[in-house]
Amino acid sequence: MALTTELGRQLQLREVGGILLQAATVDNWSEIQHFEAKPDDLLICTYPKSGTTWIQEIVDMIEQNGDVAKCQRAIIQHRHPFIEWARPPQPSGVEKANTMPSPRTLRTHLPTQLLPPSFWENNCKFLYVARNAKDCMVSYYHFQRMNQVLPDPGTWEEYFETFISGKVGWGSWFDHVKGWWEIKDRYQVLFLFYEDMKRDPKCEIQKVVQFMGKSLDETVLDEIVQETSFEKMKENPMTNRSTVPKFILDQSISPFMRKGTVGDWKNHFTVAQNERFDEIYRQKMEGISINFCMEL
Ligand SMILES: Nc1ncnc2c1ncn2[C@@H]1O[C@H](COP(=O)(O)OS(=O)(=O)O)[C@@H](OP(=O)(O)O)[C@H]1O
Repeated sequence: MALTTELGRQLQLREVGGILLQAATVDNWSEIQHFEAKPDDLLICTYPKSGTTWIQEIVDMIEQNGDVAKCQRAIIQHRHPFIEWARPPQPSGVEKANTMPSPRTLRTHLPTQLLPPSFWENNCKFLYVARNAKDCMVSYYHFQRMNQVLPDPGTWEEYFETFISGKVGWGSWFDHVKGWWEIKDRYQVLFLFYEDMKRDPKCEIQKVVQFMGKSLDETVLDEIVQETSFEKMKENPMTNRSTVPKFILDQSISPFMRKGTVGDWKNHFTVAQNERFDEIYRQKMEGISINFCMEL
């Protein structure tokens, strides 16, 4: 899957182990696989469009004890190195992580089978956020419309097929969520749901605080809930991607902080698409005891 624009090869998605990733990531694959994780690393893991930016801001606010000014030190993409990130001549995610003091918080969209082995060997903490597949698909569709370094998604009908077949960056939603769900009891994994974070942010943030081995005052917790709301993060230039040039993210097509809701799929799926999707979901997630809230 290759496209030609001025950004050239970065628009290509290439396969590693059957998973499509950005070509520059694949070029850098050996460095990524040999990444040396440390036992006190915390890795934020998500399928794309599942609430990565949101959980990053939450984790940073916790790390900074609710000090908003400290969280404004850098744009969110630069605070937690993205392990598979590669866009030469910029430093890669691995290079950035290697120069970071411990304890480090890192992030990835990689499925379990592609994760650098040192994360497992060092028994790192994994913070996984899952979002229901239908809203994920909708969010990813609009993201590919505005993201000029990912393939054009085509029409909604076309994208529906692409997403279901897993021929999108970082692969199939089904395999990704299943993969992380299945290993969660064997490693140090906090498995959260975007929908729970929407319904009761304070409760989910408390889980993260505990998982990180911290304790925070009630007032600090309330501050974190407030500062990490969709409305606040949409206005915050350090989280809303407004500093990313238009030739990469064209927010006039669709904003990065788009709606931040549960159930937007109902505004996109036809009845037939919904029935078909539910059937595919049943087949692919058979035997997996995982329940998503699809509407709030
Ligand atoms: N604070 C907060 N509350 C609720 N929802 C939020 C928040 N921050 C980001 N978002 C929504 O998350 C979607 C983007 O997901 P990611 O950050 O994982 O995107 S990415 O994969 O890192 O590009 C995208 O979802 P959609 O609005 O449905 O497109 C964002 O709007």
